[in-house]
Amino acid sequence: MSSQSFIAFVSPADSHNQLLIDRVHPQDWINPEPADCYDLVVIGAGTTGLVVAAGATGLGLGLKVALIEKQLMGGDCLNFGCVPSKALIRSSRVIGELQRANTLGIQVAPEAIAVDFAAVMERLRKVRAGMSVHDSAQRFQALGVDVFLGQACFCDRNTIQVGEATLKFRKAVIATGARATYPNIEGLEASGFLTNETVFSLSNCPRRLAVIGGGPIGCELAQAFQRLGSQVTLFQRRSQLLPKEDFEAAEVIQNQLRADGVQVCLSAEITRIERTASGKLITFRQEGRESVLEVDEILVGTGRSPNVQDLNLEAVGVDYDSVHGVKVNDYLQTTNPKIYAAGDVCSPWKFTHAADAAARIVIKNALFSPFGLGKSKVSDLIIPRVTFTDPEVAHVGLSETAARHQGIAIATITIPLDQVDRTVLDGETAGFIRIHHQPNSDKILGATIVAPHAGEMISEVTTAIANQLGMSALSSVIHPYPTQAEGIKKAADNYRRTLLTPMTKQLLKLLMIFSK
Ligand SMILES: Cc1cc2nc3c(=O)[nH]c(=O)nc-3n(C[C@H](O)[C@H](O)[C@H](O)COP(=O)(O)OP(=O)(O)OC[C@H]3O[C@@H](n4cnc5c(N)ncnc54)[C@H](O)[C@@H]3O)c2cc1C
Ligand SMILES: NC(=O)c1ccc[n+]([C@@H]2O[C@H](COP(=O)([O-])OP(=O)(O)OC[C@H]3O[C@@H](n4cnc5c(N)ncnc54)[C@H](O)[C@@H]3O)[C@@H](O)[C@H]2O)c1
Repeated sequence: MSSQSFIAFVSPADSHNQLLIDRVHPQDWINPEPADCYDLVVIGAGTTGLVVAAGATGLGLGLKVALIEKQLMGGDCLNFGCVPSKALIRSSRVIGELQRANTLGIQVAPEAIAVDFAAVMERLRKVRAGMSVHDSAQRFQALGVDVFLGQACFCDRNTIQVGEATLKFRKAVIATGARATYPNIEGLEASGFLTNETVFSLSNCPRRLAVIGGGPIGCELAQAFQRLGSQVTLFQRRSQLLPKEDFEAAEVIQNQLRADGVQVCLSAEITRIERTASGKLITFRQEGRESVLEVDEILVGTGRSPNVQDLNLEAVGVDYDSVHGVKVNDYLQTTNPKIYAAGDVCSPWKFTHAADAAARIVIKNALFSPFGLGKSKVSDLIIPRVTFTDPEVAHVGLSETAARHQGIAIATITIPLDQVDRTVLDGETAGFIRIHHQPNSDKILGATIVAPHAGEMISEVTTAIANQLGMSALSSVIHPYPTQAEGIKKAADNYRRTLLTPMTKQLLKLLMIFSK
């Protein structure tokens, strides 16, 4: 693809996108002369590839490392994922605040709220371009990484082809990520639709937007676009939004989306889409009834497909399938022990922080585990997740459903946010803090938090789980008053109260008597 078409890919061709391209796919980039043999060749310069390459060269051990990127360095997170979506969500949160300002005694007439959508998107592009310096080709070159721009493909067990260059490797890492998958709906392709790769290039807010898919992408962007001015209809095939989350957590989000004005269609099956003179006509079935809805744009967020095609993986004995991606063991080794894979191309946890953690495992296992000694395992990772709706939904560890499926007994403590002083003061009581622990033990097994900044709060529970700190330890930590995180302490205090048996009460009474 020419540099010109990359500009088109992250349109509009303004100074922000030009800066982005100058950093993550410079037009005048000349690939280096390949080294005789690389210690490590990394395919894909998204979060995974960048962390592996920077980590391996950053140690200053003189390792020869090559990084290959066919499109934009920074991958999904910088260009089409976390960064642009969270920049957009920031603007939409302001609208949310303004819309409920009257509950706080501040009168804001709805007609006084004016969204300058073009300015919102320009801010997104500016912020993204600014952050791109960290992922730039120039930065990685300066770190000592040989950066090759072009599509990589394995030739044989020791060589990778990129453009005219043939790179010899001792070890290789597949970090090619994933792309939007879209459902097989009659007329969808012909009618045209947006995905995460195109939606952040919009300059005009679609007046009527259909979002297909009620996962993290669908829920985050449905709420953001509704608040920024679209009339959004969210189609979810399942009976619950965010089906990987606790049912009550999803219910809070569903209620909030409806309060925002999103038409939430659950258990909906879209059967046909047609282009009309005035838009796109969606025919769908819900509860046995067929309905039609006309919209201006359709955004698809129905999951991801791993990028395993065109890599010639057969030639190097790397097993894969098109749904789960590259097959890896617990050490992130593929079926060819000299080739590793990490990130969205092989992981069920498709998050930037999971990609980062996996990349660190690859560096250790591929380069610093002689004879397989001291290797790290993916199964040891404790991976939290956050969906950045308003309120946010954060989770770590076991959920009730997972515990049931695995036959693990759990005890659960839930603190509704209307019992937390700070959320009461802030008028933000939709949500809860829920911690699962081992019955008759203070060992924490998992937690779900639904709160305005649940993403900031979940790390306390993650730290506790990762360091085998139990509910008693959380209860003994002093939390500043009034903060939302105090709800975590409240849950832990509730646990400690369950320890007050008639016997311990008797004991306390005795202590009281002798303390007089
Ligand atoms: C809309 C959206 C919002 C998201 N929000 C969040 C969030 O808030 N928090 C979070 O943790 N995660 C979020 N994610 C997920 C996160 O973006 C991904 O988990 C992360 O980017 C995965 O990194 P990766 O390096 O494995 O893959 P990618 O980022 O996909 O990078 C892979 C790279 O490999 C390149 N490549 C592919 N094939 C080849 C080839 N043959 N040769 C050379 N290069 C190749 C691609 O061009 C790409 O640049 C979001 C994702 C989306 C889509
Ligand atoms: N905040 C974050 O960390 C964040 C944000 C966005 C994306 N992501 C990552 O990206 C991944 C992909 O997100 P996603 O939301 O596309 O995928 P997803 O697989 O999590 O959710 C897709 C949803 O679409 C629904 N669906 C599928 N086909 C449908 C159809 N024909 N009609 C209606 N609904 C349909 C499914 O029931 C499912 O709930 C996530 O799993 C996550 O790992 C993370």
